[in-house]
Amino acid sequence: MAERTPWSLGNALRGMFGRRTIDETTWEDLEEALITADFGPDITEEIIEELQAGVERYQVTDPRDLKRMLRETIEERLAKFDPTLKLSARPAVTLVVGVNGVGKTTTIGKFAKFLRNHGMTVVVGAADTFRAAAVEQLATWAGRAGALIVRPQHEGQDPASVAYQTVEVAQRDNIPMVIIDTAGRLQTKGGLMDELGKIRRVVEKLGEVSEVLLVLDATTGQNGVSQAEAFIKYAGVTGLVVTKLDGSAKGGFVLAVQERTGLPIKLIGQGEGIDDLTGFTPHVYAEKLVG
Ligand SMILES: Nc1nc2c(ncn2[C@@H]2O[C@H](COP(=O)(O)OP(=O)(O)OP(=O)(O)O)[C@@H](O)[C@H]2O)c(=O)[nH]1
Repeated sequence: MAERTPWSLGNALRGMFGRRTIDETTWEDLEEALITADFGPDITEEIIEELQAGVERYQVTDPRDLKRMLRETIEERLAKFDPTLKLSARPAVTLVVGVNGVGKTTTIGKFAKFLRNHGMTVVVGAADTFRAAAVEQLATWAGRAGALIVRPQHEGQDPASVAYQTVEVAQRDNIPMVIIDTAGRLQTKGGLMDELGKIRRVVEKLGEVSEVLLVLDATTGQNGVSQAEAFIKYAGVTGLVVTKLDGSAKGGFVLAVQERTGLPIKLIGQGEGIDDLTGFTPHVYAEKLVG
């Protein structure tokens, strides 16, 4: 498992927790480890101050106790957000949005499989209509996941109409889960941002949108969040998916991104395979992060 969690602080903290007692170097090492893991300077400072206060109050000297305290602090902060997917509507419609290349299509394939594993029928809508290759890529993932797909009738068809047709199919055939792929876009393209709003409004003519998931690439870290801020502003995002954690040393990004956006992480992707997507459990994450 160690090689699958490069975002773990385990190695960075090993020397520190191997020492006999807590001293000034302990705090310097901890600060460096947290900054390197992309917690960001503010959260790093807050965590260290909280731990220093705890160490003083309880007269802690054993680094192993400090490790437990670090784990608890991180878990407590992660758990302030509710990671549950709200998919009780029928059909439950999930829109997936994000900048280019973050892993939207791959995530949709994995998410469809995740839902299929729970016994649900799934239809995906190829509302990324600008590139024929994008539709084909989604179709490949849908096939792997055992999901149905609604394709555009012609290249460049209005994405909102593909989304609408997908929900219509789900309603007609009693398919409980709908996932809509949208084209990757840069937030600077105002027209494309408006288009996301349009997709949402058009789908809402048929029923509610249950989730709008913003996909973020962990390897881009907090810079990636700046890129994605317009989605949060315009697309009514309800939750985050963090992908490529397997290729990232930025385990702290997960905490930073929740606090910075005020949005819960609902899914995490840790690989290119169809089963490499899991729900987000603060307790498990904190344990793997701190080791
Ligand atoms: N290692 C790793 N790679 C991933 C993960 N998720 C996606 N990828 C890879 O990231 C690349 C881009 O993924 P896509 O799903 O095509 O991204 P996209 O956001 O749909 O891209 P556009 O449609 O171009 O905007 C692919 O090579 C995926 O295999 C992950 O969790 N881990």
